[in-house]
Amino acid sequence: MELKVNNVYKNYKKTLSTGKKEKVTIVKGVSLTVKEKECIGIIGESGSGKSTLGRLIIGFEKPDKGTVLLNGEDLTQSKNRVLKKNISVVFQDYTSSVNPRFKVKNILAEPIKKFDKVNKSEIKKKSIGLLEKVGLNENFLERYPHELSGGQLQRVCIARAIATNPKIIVLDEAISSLDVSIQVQVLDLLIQLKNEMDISYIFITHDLTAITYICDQVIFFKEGNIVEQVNDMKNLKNVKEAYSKELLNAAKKMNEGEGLHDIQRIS
Ligand SMILES: Nc1ncnc2c1ncn2[C@@H]1O[C@H](COP(=O)(O)OP(=O)(O)OP(=O)(O)O)[C@@H](O)[C@H]1O
Repeated sequence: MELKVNNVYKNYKKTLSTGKKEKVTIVKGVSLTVKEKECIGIIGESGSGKSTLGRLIIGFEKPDKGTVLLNGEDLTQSKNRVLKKNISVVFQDYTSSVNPRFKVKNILAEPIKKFDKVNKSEIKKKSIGLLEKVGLNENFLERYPHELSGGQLQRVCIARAIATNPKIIVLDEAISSLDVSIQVQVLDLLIQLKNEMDISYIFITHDLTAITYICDQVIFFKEGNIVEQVNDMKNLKNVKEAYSKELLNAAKKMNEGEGLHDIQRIS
């Protein structure tokens, strides 16, 4: 499995104060490769285009230029269902990414039914298996999202994301809304699933500490571009670009101030 993002561009229309519309380029010729079982972190300031890049990768939006290839096949063009089931996403806002009127069993049934012909009892069995994989159990099937803690609901979202046995998951600020102690648990779960299911992650975040915990590589992203890429986390301290250094220093300060060093694996 290999995901290749080739020279991808994305434009949006921005409305000016005069009422006129202007084209702005948010992603400006990004290329990256994600190999099997790899976790690539994407870190950058707010508004730099990280989530837009994530949406292009999962196919929620089409690039204006460039390609996203999974094993050589273009994900942005493909109607190939098998290809689509190989890529999945977990968002930061777990409350709005599930339908509040759906019970957990309905949330999990959706992706299961989408790609495979399965009967009710098979769906239930698969749903229980998924809940167990993310550290929950059968008792959660009949619960509504508001009856779950943030950490539990994000686990359900992760269960939904792995339901189709994807090869790639885009994690867009997936742990940012959780308490720090819960963040560590969810990161550990993600590491475990990655190893068990041979999944690759694209981990979009503001949080360098979380990146050092889970990622093998990190991309520093600014104004729609890759400013620097570190391919071996051991070299993180030796970044060359001022922007990367600034983000590293900000993370260091936050760790000192807020005790987040608890989740630091590489310091
Ligand atoms: N659908 C859209 N239409 C117009 N502009 C958009 C759209 N989506 C995003 N943008 C703009 O693109 C820019 C990048 O947004 P994006 O959410 O990708 O950044 P980000 O790096 O993920 O930010 P954050 O870290 O704050 O989530 C922002 O200026 C945003 O306003």
